[in-house]
Amino acid sequence: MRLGGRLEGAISVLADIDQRKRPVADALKDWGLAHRFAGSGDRAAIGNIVYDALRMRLSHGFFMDDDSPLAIAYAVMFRQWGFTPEALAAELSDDRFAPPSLPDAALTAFQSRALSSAPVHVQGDIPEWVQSSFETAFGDSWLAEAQALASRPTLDLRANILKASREKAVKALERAGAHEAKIARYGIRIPAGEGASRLPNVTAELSFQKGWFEVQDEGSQIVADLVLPKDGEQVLDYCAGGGGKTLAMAAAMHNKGQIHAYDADRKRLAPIIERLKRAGTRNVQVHDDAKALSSLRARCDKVLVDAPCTGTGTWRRRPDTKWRLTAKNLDERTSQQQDALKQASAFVRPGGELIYVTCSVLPQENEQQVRRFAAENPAFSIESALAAWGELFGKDAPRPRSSDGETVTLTPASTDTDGFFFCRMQRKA
Ligand SMILES: C[S@@+](CC[C@H](N)C(=O)[O-])C[C@H]1O[C@@H](n2cnc3c(N)ncnc32)[C@H](O)[C@@H]1O
Repeated sequence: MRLGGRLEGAISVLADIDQRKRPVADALKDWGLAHRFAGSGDRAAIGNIVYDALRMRLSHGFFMDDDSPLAIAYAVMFRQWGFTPEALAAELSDDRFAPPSLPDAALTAFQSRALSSAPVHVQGDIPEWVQSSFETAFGDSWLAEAQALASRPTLDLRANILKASREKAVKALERAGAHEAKIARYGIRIPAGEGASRLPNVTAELSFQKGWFEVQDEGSQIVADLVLPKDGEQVLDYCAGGGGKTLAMAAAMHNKGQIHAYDADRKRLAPIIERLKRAGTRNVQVHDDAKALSSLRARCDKVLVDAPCTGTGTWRRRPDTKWRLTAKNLDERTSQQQDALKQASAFVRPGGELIYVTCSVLPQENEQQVRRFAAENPAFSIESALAAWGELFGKDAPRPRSSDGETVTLTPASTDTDGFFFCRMQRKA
């Protein structure tokens, strides 16, 4: 397929997402099934256009004075893929599968508008109602932070030191352009690429089957590192989900001690068994029933609450969720977070630590949540997580944000990772 057919494909996927309120991955998969002649390069290019469009859909709509799938797909070509209107018209002119031309009104708008004249939330490509939360979280830098959340993410991996050194894993992935990540100790990064370029399918590699690495955003690796799980400790991963952080912590503990991985949702926990096996992990017990945790009450050295959240920190990877987020979702999440923190705190031994993590950057889910918890539970006090940063990652590593000098917020703009919040609380001895 040439660019015209790919652009047309992306427009129909964007329309499907809008009309049927579908997750992006499902809409792309259906398009692929209905167009079996399209090769993997075509499908990847269409996916890139769709994701690029969704990341910046508000500002694209502003530029074109039109937020239809056709207008925002053209905006991707002009604003993200580096085509001038003339060069694109020439490219599409003899392509019979190309979409209809951009309406004159949209082209005129694009040629006469400047981003600086758009409302600021449009400049940041975030929903208007979220702007005040960004301002609280990031002060004067909020716009740069919002804009960085609209960029393409890299593909990040974690070398599984139970099976292979980082050097060995990087070598195995040389063809894919892998290199060592800047912050996470075992992190490996594959650059995002531009335009139609396709990310490698790393899970098809033999080295993946052998358990040499896991796919995990560097931010997620960093927060698992910041937990500082030590060999021989008893750790409870109270919201273990698919086990991303469980696996990272198990490796950091060199398979010594014990991690108890629990999640209230059995289905989310299910993939963990296969992943633990492939990774060669031997110090994890998986629990899908809260009753099985009763013997751990007040016994754990560390309890991690990787809380359910709005996922605003992952907007680069899941841009459709940015436009679906509502104030009601945020309320629901904050109340689930309070429940999870309260339940999990019962398992921390005197002198032990309760660690709270989200993949959101909104203060309602982060600083406000832990401040409230610490105020209502005086046995727990917030400790500085920032102090551990330099020790763990070296003084030259990029620094995260911190609104209070104690908690830590990772962001695409500060640490070049997904957005994550991290807070360590200690229970009085
Ligand atoms: C952010 S996800 C966890 C991701 C996982 N830790 C990882 O690194 O891959 C949050 C998880 O919390 C679980 N959860 C929500 N409320 C909970 C509760 N009260 N107790 C235990 N798990 C809960 C959800 O089912 C969900 O799987």
